[in-house]
Amino acid sequence: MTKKKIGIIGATGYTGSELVRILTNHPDVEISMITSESRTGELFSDVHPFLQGIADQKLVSVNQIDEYELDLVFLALPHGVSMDFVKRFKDKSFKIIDLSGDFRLSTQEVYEEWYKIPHIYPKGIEKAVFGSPELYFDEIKQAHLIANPGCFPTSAILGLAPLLKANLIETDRIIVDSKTGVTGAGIKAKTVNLYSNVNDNFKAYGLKNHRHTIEIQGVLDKVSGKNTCIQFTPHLLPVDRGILTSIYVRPTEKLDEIKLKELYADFYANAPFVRLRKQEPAIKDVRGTNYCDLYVTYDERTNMVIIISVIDNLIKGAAGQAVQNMNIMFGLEETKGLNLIPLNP
Ligand SMILES: NC(=O)C1=CN([C@@H]2O[C@H](COP(=O)(O)OP(=O)(O)OC[C@H]3O[C@@H](n4cnc5c(N)ncnc54)[C@H](OP(=O)(O)O)[C@@H]3O)[C@@H](O)[C@H]2O)C=CC1
Ligand SMILES: CC(=O)N[C@@H](CCC(=O)OP(=O)(O)O)C(=O)O
Repeated sequence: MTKKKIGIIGATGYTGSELVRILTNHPDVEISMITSESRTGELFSDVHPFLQGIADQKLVSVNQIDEYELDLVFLALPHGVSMDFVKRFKDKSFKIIDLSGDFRLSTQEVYEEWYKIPHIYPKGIEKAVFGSPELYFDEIKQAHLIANPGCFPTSAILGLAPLLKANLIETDRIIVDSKTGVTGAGIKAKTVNLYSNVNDNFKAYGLKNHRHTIEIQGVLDKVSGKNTCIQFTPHLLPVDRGILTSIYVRPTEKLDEIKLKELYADFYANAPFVRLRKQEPAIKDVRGTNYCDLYVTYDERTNMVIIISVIDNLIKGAAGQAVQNMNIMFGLEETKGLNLIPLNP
């Protein structure tokens, strides 16, 4: 089989470097082009020295894209920037997986309300498929443009989908409490992410208005066929990678713990990257992998279901899920190149 030719746009960032790290070991693809506007002409491993001798490709400008024959391009760019490129590439034959939030929401209006910037390519919103393989495998298979899910939404949606699909919980008050590592904020320097602000510290942010609230809600509305109302609060942990999301929901009737666990087992029977855990998972249990580990339990005393969901924000929350989507789009085994074992401790 000829290897598929891949382009990575914006590879000096965290998700770009994770894509290169994962795809370098993928048996059915070759990385043909890696772009950087700020470091054009340098080697990829000059920017990411830990990949010296492993990924020494020369970085080119995205303006050179027509010199390459590509089957698929990953956009590892900030939101607001990605949409320019999706528009620019609209007539190209290659498939696109966009890691930003630019095409994840339902309409231009919803995007502009939550992202507070104009959307210059609303046609892309109509065309894009939300790249959650556990929910939209068949649509992803046919897609030309994938909106790769956000990191917090991945952890929350996978935690809640089985209960909402089965119509077993109240939808008007769903509490999603997430904690993330600092790489979630990207590589660009920001004061809030200085060592002295993060180390030995723990803080909430984005209360009431974090843009992932509407992404989670939009997908769960579709899954449940109802209007859900999500109370989402992220927190910044003094760790480099990992997300732990605690979810609290009220069932519409008393639940049986065994049946609850069976519901999740049935829902994820064909999902190779969702592991249903017998005990509460920790972020290191999935570190460096594409797993989403879930623990679900029912508290009879409070009549609440508690779900703990953990992912590596850079992998299942970004680059790994993007590669999973790529595999599905190419008709490859979903797990190709993603047989990663957790790095714990
Ligand atoms: N980090 C995470 O955990 C997750 C990130 N995402 C999303 O994936 C996308 C990439 O994220 P991440 O890799 O963390 O981002 P980074 O900030 O680490 O990297 C983004 C890269 O985009 C390039 N770039 C191009 N144009 C611009 C511009 N105008 N301003 C700034 N950078 C630009 C830069 O590369 P160069 O200068 O070399 O061209 C930069 O290195 C984002 O949309 C992010 O929201 C999604 C899920 C999780
Ligand atoms: C720590 C931190 O700042 N995390 C980021 C995670 C966002 C992200 O990466 O997702 P998108 O692709 O939707 O931008 C945040 O809360 O904005």
